[in-house]
Amino acid sequence: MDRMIRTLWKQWDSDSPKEKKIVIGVIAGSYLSYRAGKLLHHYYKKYENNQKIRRKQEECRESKEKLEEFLMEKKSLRTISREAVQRIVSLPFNDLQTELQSGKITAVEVLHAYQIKALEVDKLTNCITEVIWEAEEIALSRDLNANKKGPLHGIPISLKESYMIPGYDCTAGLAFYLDKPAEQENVLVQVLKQAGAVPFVRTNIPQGMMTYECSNPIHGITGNPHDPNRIPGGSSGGEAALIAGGGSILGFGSDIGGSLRIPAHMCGCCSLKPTVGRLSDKGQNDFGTGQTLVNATPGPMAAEVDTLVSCMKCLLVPKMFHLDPAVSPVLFRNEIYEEKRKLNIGFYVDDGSLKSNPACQRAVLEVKAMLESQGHTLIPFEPVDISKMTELFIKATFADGGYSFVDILSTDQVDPTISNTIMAFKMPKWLYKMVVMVGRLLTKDHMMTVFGNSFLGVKSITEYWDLALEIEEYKTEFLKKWRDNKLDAMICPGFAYTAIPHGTVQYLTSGVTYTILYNLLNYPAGTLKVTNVKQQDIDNFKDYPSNTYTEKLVKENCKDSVGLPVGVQFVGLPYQEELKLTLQVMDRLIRPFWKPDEDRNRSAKILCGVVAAVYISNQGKTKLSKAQLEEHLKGKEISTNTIKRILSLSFKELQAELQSGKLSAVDVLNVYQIKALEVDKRTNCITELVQDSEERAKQLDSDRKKGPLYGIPVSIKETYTMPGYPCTGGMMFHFDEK
Ligand SMILES: CCCCCC/C=C\CCCCCCCC(=O)NCCO
Repeated sequence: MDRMIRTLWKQWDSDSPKEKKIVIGVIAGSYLSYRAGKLLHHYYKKYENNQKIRRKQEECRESKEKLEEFLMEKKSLRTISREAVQRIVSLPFNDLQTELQSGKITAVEVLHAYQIKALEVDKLTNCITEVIWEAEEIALSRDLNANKKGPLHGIPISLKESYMIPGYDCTAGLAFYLDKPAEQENVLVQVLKQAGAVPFVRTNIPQGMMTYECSNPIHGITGNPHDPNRIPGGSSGGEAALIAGGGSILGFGSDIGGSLRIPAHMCGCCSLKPTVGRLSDKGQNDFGTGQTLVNATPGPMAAEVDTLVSCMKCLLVPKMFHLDPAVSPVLFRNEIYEEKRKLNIGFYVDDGSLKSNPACQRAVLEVKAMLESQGHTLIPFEPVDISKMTELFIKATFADGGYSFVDILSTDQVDPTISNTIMAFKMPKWLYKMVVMVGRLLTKDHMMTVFGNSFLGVKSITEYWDLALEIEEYKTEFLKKWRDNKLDAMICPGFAYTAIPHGTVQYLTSGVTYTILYNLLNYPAGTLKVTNVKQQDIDNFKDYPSNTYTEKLVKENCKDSVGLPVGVQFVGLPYQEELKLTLQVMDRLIRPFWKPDEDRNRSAKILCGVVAAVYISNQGKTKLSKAQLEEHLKGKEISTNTIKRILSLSFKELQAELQSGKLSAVDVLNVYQIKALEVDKRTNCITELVQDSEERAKQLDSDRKKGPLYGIPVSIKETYTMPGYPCTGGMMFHFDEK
């Protein structure tokens, strides 16, 4: 080889003119310098990030120490005694609120009590990332302006690290975001502050916030307050650990795959994942927000459900709608929350993928029995194709095949809790596929293939669009099943299993099907701790399957779990957050606010319910053709004056005459049909007639109840779906789809 190179070089040396050698030399030199520069830059960035991480760790440690010192000084001044701390942090939310409102205790006292308790919980769990220094000043100003008390006056609140606060880094556990302090304040924080709240600490998250463990190279590992060797769940794991440990009364997290609910279930508190769009997500560092098929949503976490309710009342206010006009301006609907009717509630303990463990099953069955004893009807439910749902969720949230993760972590320390996944993302595709195949054979778990293949993401924009369509179809199918069962709400396991030891999550991803389902569907879901693992649950593992590696891991990791908290999920249809879950009596669960819409083309259906004439296309293949309708209308001998008069009425006048009974729905329908056919002759604007419009109009005339659009004829674009009519968008391809 060496001889061959030397011979080639000699030949080239003697044959090539000097200029050629110079050019090639320059090109090769430039290329090598470019590569060397890149390598140097890469290692410099790595070094720089390591330095930044170290500095941040130091800063955070010091901030906690300083706070401790400050509180000790305060204690020596006897501003707050140990007993007072204990009393304040034991007050239920409503009592704390009352005492703050009445002035029995001050905002500063409450803040100090919670700071002391939070630092205590942090020592056990490492749940706090940073102290919010402005808290003292805010609490003081609350006390000074005690004549202007908002509903959250003086209530200390904790925030997941991803909530932006001016001056604070918002890293999501990634070094990339270090030394880039936020400029804007998170919208929810602004609203909460206006209501009187005092943000006081920030809490830990997993690196990149896309797993349910809670560890990152900057802030370290957070433990579960019930057993620090176990995970608190994630990604809002710091919040749950702090709240369940008693160090915060109200906290805020976020959820794209279960991050509000999994930690509440594993630590034993409660949380609410609202419908996306109900609460503003402005000012969140949700790494990967370019992906919009499944969106993350912020939400509250607390020890008690009443706190969640009070919090939602404080957030669903004009201030939030003003700060973020993209949020649907739906205020808290107390009338729904107070409603007492009996509900139809679906339930399941096994979603058809990984069976939930005995404790999680018992939790659901106990809630079911409780609800039945209160007169609600519980209906067994089987969720629609969970393998498909998982494929859709993972493909959507990792549509880039993990590229953005690999990219952002290229010069970062990769946390061991996600290192296998990152390594897999980096593999050549052929090798990755082989690993998935071998993994499937070894684990005997078909979900291994589902997750594995879906992590490859999509290959093209067309595939991404198809994915979007498939998600919509899945949602439609799920809603149909929900409707067929006439459900108001659903209860199901909080997760597939209880808190597992640190480091096991990468081998146990399958549990997430219990939570990701409601992110894909965008249904609001709350989680509430209802019981603790008992010895009988461990004994019942004898009936739990052991066919797959995953099932064996569940057994293995849950065998010493007596005493751990177990939660249940409560699910409603979109925008039905006004649920009341009481910890003491699990009575009224989810209060539906309105008769929810059939599907996303609801406007068409609502209108058709009120209307008469709807025109859509099937290219002349209607039973009643335009010519036949013309004949039919001629037979009615409607006078030209009547036609003229009705057509000349403004919308309001027409509405008034229909409401007063001066005109009937049929009168108006027929006149508009005549006019529409006339316009169609000139413009060919009508694609199809709605066959039963006259019957509908007659029906409306005989009904005594008149809706606001009673009798108003409406025309509908061809693309709005209506049962029995093709909806082609002008393409033959869709012609047979009715
Ligand atoms: C590179 C990251 C590790 C990937 C492990 C993937 C395992 C399961 C996928 C879904 C897990 C979802 C967990 C919850 C994430 C969440 O809700 N985050 C909130 C963001 O605001």
